[in-house]
Amino acid sequence: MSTTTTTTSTAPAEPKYVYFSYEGTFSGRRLVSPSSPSDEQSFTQIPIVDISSLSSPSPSARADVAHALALACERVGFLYITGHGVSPELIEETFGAAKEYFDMPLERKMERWIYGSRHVRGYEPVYGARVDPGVKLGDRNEGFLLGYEPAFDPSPPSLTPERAEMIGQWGNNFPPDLPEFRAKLGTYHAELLKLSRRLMRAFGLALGVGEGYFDEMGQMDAPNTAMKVIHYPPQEVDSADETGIGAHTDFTCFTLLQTTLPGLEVLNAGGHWVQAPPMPGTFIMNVGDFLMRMSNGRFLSTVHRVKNVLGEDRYSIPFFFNTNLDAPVEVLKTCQSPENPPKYPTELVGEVGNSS
Ligand SMILES: O=C(O)CCC(=O)C(=O)O
Ligand SMILES: [Fe+2]
Repeated sequence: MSTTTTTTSTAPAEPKYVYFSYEGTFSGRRLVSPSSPSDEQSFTQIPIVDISSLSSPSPSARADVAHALALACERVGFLYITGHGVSPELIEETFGAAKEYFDMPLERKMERWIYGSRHVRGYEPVYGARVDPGVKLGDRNEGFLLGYEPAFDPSPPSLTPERAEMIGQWGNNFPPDLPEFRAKLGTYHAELLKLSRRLMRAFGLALGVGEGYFDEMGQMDAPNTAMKVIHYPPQEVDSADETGIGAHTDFTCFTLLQTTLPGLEVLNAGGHWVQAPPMPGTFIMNVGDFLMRMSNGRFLSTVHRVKNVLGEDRYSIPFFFNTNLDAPVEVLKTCQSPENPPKYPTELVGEVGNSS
């Protein structure tokens, strides 16, 4: 297990985005708080963590990986992981299926429009979202969003009829005449789910509740995952009116990302955007709001955005891991004390964001 760092460059500071603080609301814009430590106090590089020893029979080898993950999550909130075991062919094939899908005429894709589906699954056209309300035209990307279904789980849960119904209500919105597209995305989902459960066990270790915690508490047998394939057509100019995806944090425990081109930028606490280009053989991983809350703010859910100004089409596949819909997002007992009381309320995964 080794930890190294990549060489990246930073753009000039943009004070407008100095720091987004988490205010416990999902739909509202994150507040900007006037905090501008120097880059040295924050980060200028994205760390790399080799996670291959997570499958080692040696508890101390697994604990070493958990420790390296925790350091990266505390200091940066973003990291590259190597030794993940997902085959490059599978990633290539999934990008192939995504490109074929996006090449279809707009009317065909709009038949499965995301806002025509009860649970916001399916196709979202270019400018269909404006993640950062400060960007006039919105996000210059089109995407297809899917979520958990037991068929995409390598260890499908045995569900009570009530839970089966709860999960079943969140149906996917695949075009019925493209079975290959569904099958390929499902295969990728299954593989990423296996990896995510392994990572969640490492986070249990890192946060002091133990590797078996989330399994034993029954919090990730039918997890509320989401996965998206995204196409970013090139931006004509580096305009303030549009962006690839506006500045945001992820509404997840963590996200595992593949991309075909640079363009992802990560905000440090000094107000500088640090580049996170793709690195062969790795996943880009980032902490989301849920793991930040569970760790009582010890892990950073770092603001990021995408600008595709290289003149080429960019594709990405984020896999968003969350625990079960009915699992609590709660500050873990090991992450609180009388001196460090919980900073966040306890809510169920399925409730967070619905109450605000
Ligand atoms: O496409 C990317 O590089 C990042 C996408 C992203 O941040 C998201 O979908 O939440
Ligand atoms: Fe994101």
